[in-house]
Amino acid sequence: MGVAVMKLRNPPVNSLSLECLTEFTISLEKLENDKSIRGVILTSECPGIFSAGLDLLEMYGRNPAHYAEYWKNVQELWLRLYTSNMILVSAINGASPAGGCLLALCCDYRVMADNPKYTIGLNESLLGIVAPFWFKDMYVNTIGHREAERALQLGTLFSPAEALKVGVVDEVVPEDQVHSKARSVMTKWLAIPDHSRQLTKNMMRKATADNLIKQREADIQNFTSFISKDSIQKSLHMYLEKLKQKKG
Ligand SMILES: CC/C=C\C/C=C\C/C=C\CC/C=C/CC(=O)SCCNC(=O)CCNC(=O)[C@H](O)C(C)(C)COP(=O)(O)OP(=O)(O)OC[C@H]1O[C@@H](n2cnc3c(N)ncnc32)[C@H](O)[C@@H]1OP(=O)(O)O
Repeated sequence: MGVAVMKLRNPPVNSLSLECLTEFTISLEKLENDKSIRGVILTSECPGIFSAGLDLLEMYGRNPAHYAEYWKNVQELWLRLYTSNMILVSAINGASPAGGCLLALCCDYRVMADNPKYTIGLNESLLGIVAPFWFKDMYVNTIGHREAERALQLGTLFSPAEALKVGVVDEVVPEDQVHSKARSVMTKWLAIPDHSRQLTKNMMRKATADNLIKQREADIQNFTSFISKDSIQKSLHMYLEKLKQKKG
């Protein structure tokens, strides 16, 4: 039926390393250019984890040129996903913090597994960093200004039930039904003529995408100088240590 399934596989936690981002972007571009493909189901092959988000090791202890290169690729993937002409449905089968949530938010419909261990949200503030304006814009577009304002400041990671209530996801289903539900949702969306759906999607998303497109270079500079600060590097160091200690 012209649907591809993209399974994220970058063990152990599907963090979006530079290599992973690049591969993701290239795969998406290939699908976009393949006229037989109308929809993509985005999911994960890592048990219990959709994606741990951006790779902290790409943002810690590197040089400014690396940060700039990394951020350019993060922007590129986001623009491709957010403005895709294809129908994107995410089958969120695990934890989905920060950049993981960002991937899901780019989709047209989000189905999440009903497992309270899995959480989703833009938790950047918990790391001592700030969600960039285009992450924020997409959050506002999805859950509204008030909910986004609160969730961004608190760095809230929502359980599936909370995520459904606030609108971060569209549907929560038993874990063993995530993929079948994503397929049935896709079937419904495929019934809509592509040209009218694509024009409508473009109308809804263009202003948000253009907001980044018109200031991509400045955004890269902002990120690079922000992430290079000693205080920010210290926060990331502490967060990475906390992740290590969690293991005991
Ligand atoms: C005014 C504003 C001005 C300027 C602003 C300009 C720009 C904005 C600046 C910055 C924005 C940058 C945006 C960043 C967005 C992000 O995505 S940041 C990443 C956020 N991710 C997280 O917080 C997730 C952290 N991880 C976890 O919570 C858990 O690992 C997870 C629940 C995913 C899985 O748990 P579990 O199965 O128990 O696994 P472990 O915790 O044991 O982890 C296994 C190993 O993986 C390493 N790891 C985990 N997450 C990441 C990651 N995101 N990147 C790299 N590595 C990760 C973890 O350390 C373990 O490693 P080890 O085995 O110990 O070596």
